[in-house]
Amino acid sequence: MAKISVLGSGAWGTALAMLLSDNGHEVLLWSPFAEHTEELRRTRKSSALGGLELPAGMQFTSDMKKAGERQDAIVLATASVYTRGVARELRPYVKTGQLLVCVAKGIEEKSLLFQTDEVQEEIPDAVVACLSGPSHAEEVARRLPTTCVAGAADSAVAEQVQELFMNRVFRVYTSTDVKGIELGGAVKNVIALAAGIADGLGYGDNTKAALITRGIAETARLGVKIGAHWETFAGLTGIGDLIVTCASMHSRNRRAGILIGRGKPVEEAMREVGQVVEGVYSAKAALALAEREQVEMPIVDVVNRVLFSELPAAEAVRMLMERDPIAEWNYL
Ligand SMILES: NC(=O)c1ccc[n+]([C@@H]2O[C@H](COP(=O)([O-])OP(=O)(O)OC[C@H]3O[C@@H](n4cnc5c(N)ncnc54)[C@H](O)[C@@H]3O)[C@@H](O)[C@H]2O)c1
Ligand SMILES: O=P(O)(O)OC[C@H](O)CO
Repeated sequence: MAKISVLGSGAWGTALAMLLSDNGHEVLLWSPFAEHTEELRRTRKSSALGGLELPAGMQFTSDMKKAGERQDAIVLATASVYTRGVARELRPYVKTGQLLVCVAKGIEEKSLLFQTDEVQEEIPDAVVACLSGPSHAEEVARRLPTTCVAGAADSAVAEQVQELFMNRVFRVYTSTDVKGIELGGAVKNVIALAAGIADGLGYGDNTKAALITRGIAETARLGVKIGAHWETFAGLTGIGDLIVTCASMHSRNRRAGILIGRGKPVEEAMREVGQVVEGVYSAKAALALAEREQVEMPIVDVVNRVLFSELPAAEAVRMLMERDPIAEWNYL
């Protein structure tokens, strides 16, 4: 069995730490906040997961040296805006060839890099993979059947990650299309904001289906342009994750969108949700990436205007509906 540390004791880091513990691994859960580590040690319950009990063997720390040294794998599970900083803090402690698994979903606003690229830039000697898919932490922590994809440029590395995480209720596929996986994971949060906004405006299932389907179309269009495979967007980390995020009330992005659609200012909606709303952080970066690649992303565009330019939500939907008539697919 492996020694694994999970960096980030939010909902996702904790759910994955539980899963890895279930798989018999020796798990160390790191939090940047000493008082949170103390609370986890004392209560052995996760406030990020509604007070769920944590497995007996799980250990806790706020010491990066302990979390970084002598680990077989390290999972980076903080909110995406902290990934680079955490990787930088981790760098002095990891060995050459250290396996790092990125599970946050986001695009860095300044560099337009995905999570694995940011981490590789900070720790060039590490072997960096990702794990993504339709996977609400609340359900993974309750051991409800879930599927994900382990991604790495080297398929042997993806298989190594698959082996660490897979069990009877958590099925893991492998892929070498890391770009496709990470783009799908980041953009689906922006589209889920749009789906939530439509819900908040009182629109129906037709509108939701339109946003999901056209949302994956524009994501795939950008993906293919940056060298990802079209098929990835028809898979778990593409349409799969988009469906679960747009449809589930577990989704923080969808819930924030509902509040915005009902007229709440963005900051207030984020505060009310209380946990990370990644779509707000990835929206500008997704649009900037699309502009750089000269790819049209109408849904991402109007979400940006609603979030940052005070465009009324109903007006955003009108703008999408009144775009020039076009063919559904451009087969060229
Ligand atoms: N919750 C889910 O169901 C789920 C599922 C798959 C992927 N994800 C992704 O995982 C990532 C983390 O999500 P979450 O649900 O755990 O969020 P969360 O809001 O529950 O937790 C926030 C995370 O950020 C970390 N953090 C907060 N302030 C920090 C700081 N100053 N420095 C370093 N780290 C800090 C916390 O330790 C914690 O790990 C996100 O990118 C999210 O999209 C979440
Ligand atoms: O709660 P959300 O909207 O951040 O979504 C969580 C996961 O990414 C779903 O796969």
